Amino acid sequence: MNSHSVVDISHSQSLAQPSLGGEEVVRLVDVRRRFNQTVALDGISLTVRKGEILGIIGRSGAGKSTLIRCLNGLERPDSGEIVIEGKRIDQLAERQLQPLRRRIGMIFQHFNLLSSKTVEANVALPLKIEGLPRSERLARAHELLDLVGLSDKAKAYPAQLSGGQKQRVGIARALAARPALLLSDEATSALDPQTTRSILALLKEINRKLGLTIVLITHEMDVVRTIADRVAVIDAGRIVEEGSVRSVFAAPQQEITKSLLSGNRPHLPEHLQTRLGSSGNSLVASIDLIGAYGQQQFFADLAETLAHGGSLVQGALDHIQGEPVARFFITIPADQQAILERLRAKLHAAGAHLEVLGHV
Ligand SMILES: Nc1ncnc2c1ncn2[C@@H]1O[C@H](COP(=O)(O)OP(=O)(O)OP(=O)(O)O)[C@@H](O)[C@H]1O
Repeated sequence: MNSHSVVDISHSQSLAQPSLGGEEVVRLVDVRRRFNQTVALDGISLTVRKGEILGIIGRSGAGKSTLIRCLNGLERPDSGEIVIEGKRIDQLAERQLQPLRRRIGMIFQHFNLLSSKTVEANVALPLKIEGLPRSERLARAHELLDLVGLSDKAKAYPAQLSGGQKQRVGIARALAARPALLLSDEATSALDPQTTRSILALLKEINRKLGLTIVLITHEMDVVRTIADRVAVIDAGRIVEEGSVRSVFAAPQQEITKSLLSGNRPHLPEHLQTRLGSSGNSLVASIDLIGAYGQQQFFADLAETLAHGGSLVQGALDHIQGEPVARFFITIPADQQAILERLRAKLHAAGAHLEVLGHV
């Protein structure tokens, strides 16, 4: 959790889940791809609906780039189906792929701008390839530069821009041909945290304004947390966990997800972690909370439990997609286990989770 806060949560409203009933923009069915002995994609099935932002996260070598290359037709799977806007693309010849690629915009970690061309020419390039007249290309380029906040840089060259500005040009260029899908390949990995935030805010704004569907691959959980509606965790070419950002961040199931999230969630302090065992005078427990659970009620129940000689040792309350998500660690004398069980039952009834981690 990054912005730890124990602040006013009483007025927070649950945000509606993104509509899952919209039309499918992307459907992958059991997609497999290997390179000699290396299995890069080991049966990926995935659906992305219109207007959704899906974050695909995984460690280096997990298969993210291969997946994104399959999505834009640069890589052909060995088997499985790739359907974009209802059309299967995995069997198409290069020539047939061309018009479909225009339905997919792409932004990259290193921006991939042409250094010899001005900003407006870079943005207009996909339209030149499409054969649009010059005046129309420039009008569209200026419209897009306005959208990304770079109207004053139309005549500049990429070398005259900051990293964040270059990525804004990259985004404008990716949108030029009015794509149905925007693929983002580590688009903020080369940017500092503040610039990353501004680029993610821009992508979110474009998603809202244009209803654009976005698939982004990243190794940074913070990126997913900031912008995505849904997250898929990829490991060794498989999707090992998938769900709303809120539910995966609040209660990750797989070890790989927990490890990817380790910098974003409070952990048990080292001095307790190292002493944790099966016997000792105190019990150590974690509490995971998502949603309101009458916040005051939770703190009242917690205080009542801790009054029996327990203590709150670590924790934070955060908001993900506007909803409170909290994780706390407590200790309580081992002979007060019945009190702890009472709290566990109350939490359980409220959809929260208490786990006894061991003794110290
Ligand atoms: N063209 C290729 N030839 C041989 N092996 C490949 C090729 N492309 C990918 N691989 C292998 O497939 C696996 C998945 O690679 P991929 O690049 O998709 O992972 P990734 O999650 O994008 O990693 P990173 O975050 O480091 O870019 C890796 O073991 C990689 O070495």
